[in-house]
Amino acid sequence: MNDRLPHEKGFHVSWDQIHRDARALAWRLQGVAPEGGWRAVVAITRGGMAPAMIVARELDIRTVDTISVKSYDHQTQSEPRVIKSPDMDIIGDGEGVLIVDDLVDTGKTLEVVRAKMPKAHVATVYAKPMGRSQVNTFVTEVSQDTWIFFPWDMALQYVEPYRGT
Ligand SMILES: O=P(O)(O)OC[C@H]1O[C@H](OP(=O)(O)OP(=O)(O)O)[C@H](O)[C@@H]1O
Ligand SMILES: O=c1[nH]c(=O)c2nc[nH]c2[nH]1
Ligand SMILES: [Mg+2]
Repeated sequence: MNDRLPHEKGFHVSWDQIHRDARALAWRLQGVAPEGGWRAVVAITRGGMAPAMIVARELDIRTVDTISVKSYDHQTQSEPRVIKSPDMDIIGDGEGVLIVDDLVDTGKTLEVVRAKMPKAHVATVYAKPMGRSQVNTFVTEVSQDTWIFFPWDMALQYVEPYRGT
């Protein structure tokens, strides 16, 4: 890992893996759906968009909106700000609505989002311990000192063999 990072470990997720894990999330969400099913999905941009699309596809939810919260500049966190809200005429207080994000870390992003839609069900693919209480359903927990690398932030590249010549 790059030594400017405060995180001890890296958890590198491929497209295949995020697809699999987002499907596992959809499966869990189906199990806790209200009668008649979830009525809408709100993706937290940008990281929540890919998992939200997969969840919406698996659960056949056609109403999909976004909320944009900016809190990180690379790996430095500042106070989260809502830059774009969903259509509140449709979302209301969040009853029957799924909020989807790729991960929860400190939980600060979700705190802001939940305040806008207090009755929504919050789902993330990955969760770190500090933010776990902000999430209703998630798939995989990683330790707080792990940085999760998503496929949209990575590229295939050459690596040196373990044993040099
Ligand atoms: O629980 P927290 O400590 O608030 O952090 C979690 C949030 O941070 C990342 O988004 P980011 O703000 O980096 O924006 P992005 O999704 O556009 O990459 C991630 O996708 C979550 O939304
Ligand atoms: O790509 C990311 N990986 C992480 O582990 C993380 N935590 C907050 N924001 C994050 N973004
Ligand atoms: Mg995000």
